[in-house]
Amino acid sequence: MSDALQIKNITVNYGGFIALNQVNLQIDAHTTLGLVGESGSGKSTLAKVVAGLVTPDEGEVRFSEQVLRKRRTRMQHKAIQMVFQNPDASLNPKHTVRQILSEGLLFHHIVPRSQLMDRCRELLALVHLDEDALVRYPYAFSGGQRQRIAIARAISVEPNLLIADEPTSALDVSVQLSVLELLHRLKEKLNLTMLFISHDMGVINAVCDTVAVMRQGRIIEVSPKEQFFLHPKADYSYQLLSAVPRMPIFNR
Ligand SMILES: Nc1ncnc2c1ncn2[C@@H]1O[C@H](COP(=O)(O)OP(=O)(O)OP(=O)(O)O)[C@@H](O)[C@H]1O
Repeated sequence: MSDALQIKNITVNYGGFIALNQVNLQIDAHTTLGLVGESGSGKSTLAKVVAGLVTPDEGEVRFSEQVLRKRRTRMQHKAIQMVFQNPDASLNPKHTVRQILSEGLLFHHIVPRSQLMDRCRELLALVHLDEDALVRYPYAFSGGQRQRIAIARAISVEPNLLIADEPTSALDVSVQLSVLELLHRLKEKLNLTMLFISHDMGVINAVCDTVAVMRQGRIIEVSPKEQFFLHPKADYSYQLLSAVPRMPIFNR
């Protein structure tokens, strides 16, 4: 089964406001698609449709050749995970890191209870955190560390598709690059398909294979990364590219 994502004719109407208008997009299996566009263009809404958090008014999403219906199967929930912009909002402050990481492992029967702690330690190692993190609460970590915990939780259930919605933009500039490198390495190691949303063209250039541009709820360009940065098709893409990249580019 292929881990490709197909988004077909998706429309989302928020009480009369058309946030997504007949959106079509494909992400090839095991590649990263970067979704760019100005604020309010509909990027997060599209991510939420793929994650099953927003139900479209029209259209369908297919992953691994299956249509994702309003009520997703347990396997479909497991297959698609999301990392949000702000780890403070996505981590339960009343749960220890052990509880945060265990929840999905138990729900999806990823490991038997007897191996739970070992798996939690392995997950922490994957995101470069020490095992003493297990007994601590989210407030005891820096923003970058909290985002690493959110990433560990997302990969804990062994997803096939990872959605990262501005995963570094709420972080201090000094830790953005390391979180970005971590996401990219995990994508390679775990052979994930990835939908990556960012305003930052340097970030997009560093992690993506393909770039899609959204404007006012529509996709106006989809190009291989190299072509997008050298010869974008849409005039609007030129405007976006005139923004100076903030992120240094790491070696892929
Ligand atoms: N729940 C909602 N109800 C009504 N309107 C919404 C809702 N969520 C988003 N919108 C509107 O839909 C449009 C698209 O929002 P969305 O968050 O998808 O854009 P975005 O491209 O991700 O923006 P940003 O880059 O600022 O995160 C915006 O005009 C927003 O105000």
